[in-house]
Amino acid sequence: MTAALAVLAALKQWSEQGWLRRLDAAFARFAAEQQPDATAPLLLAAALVAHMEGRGHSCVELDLLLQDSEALLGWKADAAGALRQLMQEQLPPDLPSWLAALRASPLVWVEQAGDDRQGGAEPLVLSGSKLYLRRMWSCEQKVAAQVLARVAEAEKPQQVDVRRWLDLLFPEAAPQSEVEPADLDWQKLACGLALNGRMSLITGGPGTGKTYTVARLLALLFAVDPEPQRLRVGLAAPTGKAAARLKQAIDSALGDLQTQLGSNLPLQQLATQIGPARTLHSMLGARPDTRKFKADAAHPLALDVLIVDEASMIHLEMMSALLEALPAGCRLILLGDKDQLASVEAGAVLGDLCTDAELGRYLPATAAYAQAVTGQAIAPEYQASQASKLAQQTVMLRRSHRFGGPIGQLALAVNRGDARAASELLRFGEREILHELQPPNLAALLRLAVQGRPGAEGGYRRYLELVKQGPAQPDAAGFEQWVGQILTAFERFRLLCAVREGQFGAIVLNQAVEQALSEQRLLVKRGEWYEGRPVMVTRNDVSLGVFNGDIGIVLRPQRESAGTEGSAQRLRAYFSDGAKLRSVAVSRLADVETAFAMTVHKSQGSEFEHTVLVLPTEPSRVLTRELVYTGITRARKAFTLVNGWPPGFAKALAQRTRRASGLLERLAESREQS
Ligand SMILES: Nc1ncnc2c1ncn2[C@@H]1O[C@H](COP(=O)(O)OP(=O)(O)OP(=O)(O)O)[C@@H](O)[C@H]1O
Repeated sequence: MTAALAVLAALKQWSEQGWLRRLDAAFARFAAEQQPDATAPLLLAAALVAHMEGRGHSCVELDLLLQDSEALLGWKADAAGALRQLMQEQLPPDLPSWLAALRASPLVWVEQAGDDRQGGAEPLVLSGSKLYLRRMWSCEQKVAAQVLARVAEAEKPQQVDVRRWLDLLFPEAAPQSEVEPADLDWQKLACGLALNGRMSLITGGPGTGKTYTVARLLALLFAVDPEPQRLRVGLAAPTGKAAARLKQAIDSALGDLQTQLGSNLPLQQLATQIGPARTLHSMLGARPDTRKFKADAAHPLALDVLIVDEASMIHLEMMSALLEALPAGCRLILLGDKDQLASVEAGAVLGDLCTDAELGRYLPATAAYAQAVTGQAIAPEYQASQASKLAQQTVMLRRSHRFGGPIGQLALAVNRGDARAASELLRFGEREILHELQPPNLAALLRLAVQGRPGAEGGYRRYLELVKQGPAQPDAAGFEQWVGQILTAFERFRLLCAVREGQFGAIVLNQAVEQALSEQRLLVKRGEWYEGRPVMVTRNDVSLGVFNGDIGIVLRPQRESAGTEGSAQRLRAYFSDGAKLRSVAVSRLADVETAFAMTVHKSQGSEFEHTVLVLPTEPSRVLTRELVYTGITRARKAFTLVNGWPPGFAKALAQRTRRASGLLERLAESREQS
């Protein structure tokens, strides 16, 4: 058997064993059909690049694959052993031979530095020792080019005016004195810098005031615009829930600001120009069965300012589509927490874009501008003589206004990777707020799901009791109010799992919780669809207006809720759509899962009063610091850890998520000497 055939046979076997997706092996077979003399490195690399894309990586780093395939892929021992053996027996041991084999293939376009040509129909692209699927490469290139173009076009606003407005908007920011410099007000700095360009990034943990800041930025934009009544402002987020939260938070912050600003600015009136917050999918005009959007470079969005929240959830393809659809003159402001898990789909765009955020890396020119418009000096440790233009448009907010307490301390310890401090907080901290379930068995976990725990009572019992009670008033308004209350009550508590499979995975726990709630007679499960079933949409369905991650509750519609026996077909799933409700007949909902237990990934953009983070009973490569941090920061008032495998917590904190991408290198081209 030739080496190429041996690779195809191994890939077939691995996909049957579930180590690879069938799609990954099929992609290698497709390559073999297109190029009958395809070499072994090409076929293996093709399958692995597809596999890694499915795991969130934009490319495969071939040098790392050859150095240590186990570390790169993180496969279990048997899979890793089989790959090692195949590589030893059938593939060249050195990178130059791999690169030569790939370069020689008609299926691979080779990117050359300084050459803008894009190639044609080759499905793979080699850039240095990184191998991409063409689609990913093209998105990465577009994102880098768009970001560089946006940060290059820095505007120089009227500084006197800006200073006056910033002082009005941030009256509490203490003026600095030489003797005792006050802490820098990063929020004020973020507003000042954002005014200075067509793209800016505001990152920070939960409660650090990203929305508070951006509301002030909006006020500032209205205030300094010569025609504020013509400023077109858009709000968006990756999920419906995050979009609704953004709109609510901005409206409430602008309301407070109007009081603060008084007659200086008719903010409330100007704010009516801000449209509803939308999901990125709906704003860009997702179309069924295609990756293309209605809005693109030829049909740009009609906006002057776009604020996008929860930007850590934006994947590479979406970011590329978003940047392409923005008119050159539109200001883009991305808000997000760079330390959270990256998007489910490939890319870690916010993380890559915020690479300098912690250090600041402000050039002297930026520091001088900041001093002029904010009246504050940037401390030398946050300055640099060489830095990217993007860093000049990025601010990390560092003080939490909501999370000063134990949950905030726990999140900080986790972010530092300090497992000992985090465990001590969980074991000996304020028990009402932080708790670790000991011993972590299923029975105790189910009790927690049904009724909560001391200090955080409730669990799923609360919302199910509301479902049972029915609406207080029989009319349409009463029904809507009741559904709204149910949706809000459901958002108070959630089980978040690190993994889907296994004893403590979302699939098993969903069934176990359903069963436990049935035994308590809190729900009556007559089939797949039942009243009170919480569902999460797993796939965008533009025609139904439901999007991946939307959470709804199944209920009997109003005309039938007063005790009429209807068939399950008549049940509808109710979703909140900002202040409004949206409902879909359950018979039309094909891609949904029960949502008593959901993965941490899917919980991004949501917060719950009491969040329970369930870590698996065995080692898993998804256990990372970012995952634990994201899980903890979903908790508003109480947090409980259920750690199924004792070393799992510390191991997770020691493990960082690393996503292969070439975005940073492409952006680094913007480094400039001051
Ligand atoms: N400088 C400030 N002074 C007073 N209150 C503030 C300040 N900054 C933020 N807050 C308050 O702190 C709370 C959290 O702020 P905000 O919601 O803007 O944070 P966030 O970073 O957007 O949080 P999340 O990531 O959870 O969306 C809000 O109640 C806000 O009014």
